[in-house]
Amino acid sequence: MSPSSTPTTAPAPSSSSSPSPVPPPMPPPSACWRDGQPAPYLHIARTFNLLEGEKGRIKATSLLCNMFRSLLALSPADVLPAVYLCTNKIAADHENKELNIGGSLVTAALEEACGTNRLKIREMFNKFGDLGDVAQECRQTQRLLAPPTPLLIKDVFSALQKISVQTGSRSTSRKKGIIVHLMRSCREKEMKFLVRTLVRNLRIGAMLRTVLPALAHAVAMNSCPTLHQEGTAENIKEKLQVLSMAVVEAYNILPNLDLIVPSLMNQGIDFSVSSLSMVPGIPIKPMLAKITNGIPQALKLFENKAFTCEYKYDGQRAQIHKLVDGSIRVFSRNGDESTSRFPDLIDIIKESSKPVASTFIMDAEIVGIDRKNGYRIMSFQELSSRGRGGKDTLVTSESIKVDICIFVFDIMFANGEQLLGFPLRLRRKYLKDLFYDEKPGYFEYAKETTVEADDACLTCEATLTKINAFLEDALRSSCEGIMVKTLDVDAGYSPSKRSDKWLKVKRDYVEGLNDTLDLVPIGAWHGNGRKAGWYSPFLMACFNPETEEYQSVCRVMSGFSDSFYIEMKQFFSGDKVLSKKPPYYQTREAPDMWFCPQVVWEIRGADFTVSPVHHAAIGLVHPSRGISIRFPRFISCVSDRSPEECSTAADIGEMFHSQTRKMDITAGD
Ligand SMILES: Nc1ncnc2c1ncn2[C@@H]1O[C@H](COP(=O)(O)OP(=O)(O)OP(=O)(O)O)[C@@H](O)[C@H]1O
Repeated sequence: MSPSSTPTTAPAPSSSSSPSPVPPPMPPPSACWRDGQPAPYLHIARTFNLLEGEKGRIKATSLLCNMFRSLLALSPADVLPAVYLCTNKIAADHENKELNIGGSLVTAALEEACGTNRLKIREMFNKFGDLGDVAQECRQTQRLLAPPTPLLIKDVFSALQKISVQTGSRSTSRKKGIIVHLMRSCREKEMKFLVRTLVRNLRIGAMLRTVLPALAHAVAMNSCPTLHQEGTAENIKEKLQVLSMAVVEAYNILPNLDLIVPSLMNQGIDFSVSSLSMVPGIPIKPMLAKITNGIPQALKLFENKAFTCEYKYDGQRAQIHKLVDGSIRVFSRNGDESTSRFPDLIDIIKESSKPVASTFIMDAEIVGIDRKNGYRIMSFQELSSRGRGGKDTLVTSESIKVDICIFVFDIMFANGEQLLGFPLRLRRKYLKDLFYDEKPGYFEYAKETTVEADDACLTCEATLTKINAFLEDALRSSCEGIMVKTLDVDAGYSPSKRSDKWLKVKRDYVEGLNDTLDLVPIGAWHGNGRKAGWYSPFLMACFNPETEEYQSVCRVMSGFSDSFYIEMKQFFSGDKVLSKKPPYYQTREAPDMWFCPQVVWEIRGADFTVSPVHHAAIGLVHPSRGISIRFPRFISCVSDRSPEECSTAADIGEMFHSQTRKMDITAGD
């Protein structure tokens, strides 16, 4: 692009007359800046503002694509910070970087920057239910003597990074200073999105699954300006889809935007996932399992395919990495580092691995174990009583009260070689080549039994008996059930996918729901009788990542202890209580209080039912009704998931269908 001396906007998309699969979008009324100059934050804020009113993924992708095209053409250095801002991240997940900013700090900054007061902010918050909207209103009604210095994308991003490293005394006031400085420069709708970024709740429906494809489209269009003239609309659409999928797949094995974005920008339309490799030290997105309603359904799905059944241990998922420097690091299911929580794991892994194991990434379950009184696998709750290993709750070899055993079940990377495409039977061989024999109670392979292809059929009595006996053994050994996995055919490791290659069969399918749900309390009623003064029942919701809405699933009023009620009454107070239902809560319920989404609870019910009141999975099973669960009961708090990682609308739709299939199979019996 030739340097321009006049302010410019997004480059005009190609005006090809051939039909385009992604219609060249009209640029948003973009902020002006010069070629080669740093891009203004206004460019992002205007796009966010347009996105806020958009529900459809296609339109959202095209708006974001357009924004990225301008950045790629005029200020390529701002593309990476822009991707971070769009995905509401400040660093790769495994870096565990947090802003640690609460609503009260933002409120204090708002008071200073806009000359308003807490009471007024509180009143507005009750009206709008969103701190970003409140901040925008404050800014809009503020009289400015001089136009503010424009905010730049790179400055906003580096301010966030600066906030994340503030620690120690006076760190709150330093953070406030940075925020006030940013707020004083806000124009148009910048304030709304700046504040939403600070409170980690952007609400524009742009998740990584939308942002990365949008960037891929932008890169393809900018790196190949004649793309719209090449081939038919179908061809072009397919090209863009392949590129989008490659970027998302790359992110699943290497969830680090610092590596993916430059690589995509360099390779353009030729970007391929094979150009990037997994890196020990950067956790990959774990493979997930589908729920089944019992052994017959699993057998039906794996007919004529060799498969393995493994114990399903009830502990904590651990992705264990050995890095090039020989260090061992552990990551949780969400990609958070938990090495400091398990100092004993490091010793166990070091002792169990052979010298030949120079680097690896493997999948395992960490389970609490009582080695003193024989060999007893402990419950997940007992394991949870271990400290969390943060800087305030240091876990040392001396302070460990609950011992652990590592049950390894997969390997994805070994000695520089990526194993994702290898079938499980072969991956297991790699695994056993790197480690010595099991050391019971410390390092074990997940207990398994294999069914070869010839025996894999529903009518084979011996197979059914064998798996039933294995399931019973697993349950007697304090496991939750079994995992059933393909061994040879279609048996690769699919990061982040909940695929048919791994099935979970849990005890609970005989008792009620196949699985528990992880739900978020979004409201409550004032309790009566014995529960007067507490909240009861609570209104529970799932999350729909497509629309970024919480959809109610049920009221829950059993399974809580009195002390829990007291704790929750204190917890849900102040900023956590909203006086008005926010627009992103979908339900016909009208509780006495609305809560900000804060925590996740595990809930079990008897079965699923279609509901006119609750809106979970609305449109997936019934056009205007949602799904609810009958006889819900609180099981436990889920501490390792954020509200947006709770059960999704799609999970609930799938569970409802699974229940229907189960009834079909039973009726068929
Ligand atoms: N042999 C095994 N193979 C795979 N996973 C296992 C195994 N044993 C235990 N697990 C655990 O089971 C989990 C999956 O089942 P479960 O439904 O209990 O977990 P969830 O967190 O509710 O759901 P999910 O992880 O599927 O989203 C895995 O994430 C893993 O932590």
